[in-house]
Amino acid sequence: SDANNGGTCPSSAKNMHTRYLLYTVNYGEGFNLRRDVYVRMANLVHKLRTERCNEDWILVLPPWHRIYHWFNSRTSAPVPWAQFFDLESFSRYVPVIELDQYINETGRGVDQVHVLQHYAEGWGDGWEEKHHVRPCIQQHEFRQVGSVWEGTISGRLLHAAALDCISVQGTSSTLVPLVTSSSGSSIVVARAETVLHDHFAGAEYWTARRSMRFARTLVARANTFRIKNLNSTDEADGTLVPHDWRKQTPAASKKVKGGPYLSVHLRRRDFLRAKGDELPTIRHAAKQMQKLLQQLHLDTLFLATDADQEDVSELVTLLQPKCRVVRYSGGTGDRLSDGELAVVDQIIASHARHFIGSHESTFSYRIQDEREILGFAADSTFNRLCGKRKDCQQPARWTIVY
Ligand SMILES: C[C@@H]1O[C@H](OP(=O)(O)OP(=O)(O)OC[C@H]2O[C@@H](n3cnc4c(=O)[nH]c(N)nc43)[C@H](O)[C@@H]2O)[C@@H](O)[C@H](O)[C@@H]1O
Repeated sequence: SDANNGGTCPSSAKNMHTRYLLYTVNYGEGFNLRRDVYVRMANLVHKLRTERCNEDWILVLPPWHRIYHWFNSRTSAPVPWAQFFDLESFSRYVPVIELDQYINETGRGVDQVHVLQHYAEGWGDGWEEKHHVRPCIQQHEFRQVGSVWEGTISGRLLHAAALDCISVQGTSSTLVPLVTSSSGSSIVVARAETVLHDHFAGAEYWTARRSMRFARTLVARANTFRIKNLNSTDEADGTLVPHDWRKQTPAASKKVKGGPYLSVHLRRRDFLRAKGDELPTIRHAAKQMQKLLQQLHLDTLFLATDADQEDVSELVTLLQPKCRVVRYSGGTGDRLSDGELAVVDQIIASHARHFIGSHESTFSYRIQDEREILGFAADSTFNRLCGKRKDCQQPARWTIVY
């Protein structure tokens, strides 16, 4: 792989010891928070590669399995990351392999599992980074069978030689001494979402985030749809990016205009319960969209949503005839999975002239990241639909740094 190692290791380090970092995320977390946990783990592996030159750390990706929101894919077999992402691109930051490849190459054994948890007694006075071996305080995937631990992660059975529970308060870097404390080749960090980012929206965050390109087949689908339905191409919109993300520079993204449409991410379903008054009624959502379309002199709206058909029909009726509402439904012929549909929606939404999302939705956040990477002006990106409060607070502007 041509993953960099921070430039601090001699290029021909001898006797490299291959080490694998596997990780898991809490069952209930959705697609786009899981993507965020990937960035934390990629930053950790990058740090390990920079600090420990004679160790060739490889990040092992847990397949997508029984994702809570993927109603149509609930009974499907675990899905590899390559269905959604371009792993060649990932590997330009840190080497990655799928869990199934790990199993094929090394078997189902791992040396050590660290189950992350919070401190039973809470945070205490003030924040300090720390971690300690503690009694396990929550359920985890592994159980002791004779002298080994057996557990199923993302639908795949693994055997671990040792397991402990670690109370941790800190960032992905806090885990460096932990994962290097044993000499085993493969370490599992379970419940990896327990640690925070080292520097959220710092340069290292953005480097890992930029490496997270979508699978080319899905990008191609989104592009074909943009041409046919939205009069939008990368050439015309100024959104062409170099094939290798490492070649992208802030200066290269000055001419970004975006396609001639407004894109909206309207999150519904379980979010209505979770965020209540922060989400608009359909009528209020339509009003906000109409106002924006008028301000932007646009008559086309791309709608990304998990709303039911009834809500969508109501919205479309309210917006017509002045506005054309366009949705992606997977094209003809082969049926896309819930995850693939989500990705294509995100790609199309991120290429619009203007974007407005839903309050604190990680699905909206990832579209905002994507637009930062493409080089859009912050005003066109960090926007949300208001709920009950008409002058609601707009999203924080986590702008890109190189
Ligand atoms: C209430 C919380 O909400 C959090 O969701 P939130 O941040 O919006 O972000 P996600 O977890 O990505 O969204 C949940 C899922 O809903 C579907 N979905 C949402 N919006 C769209 C859309 O516009 N188009 C398509 N195709 N699919 C959509 C999609 O399957 C996605 O994986 C969850 O992660 C938490 O677990 C929790 O449930």
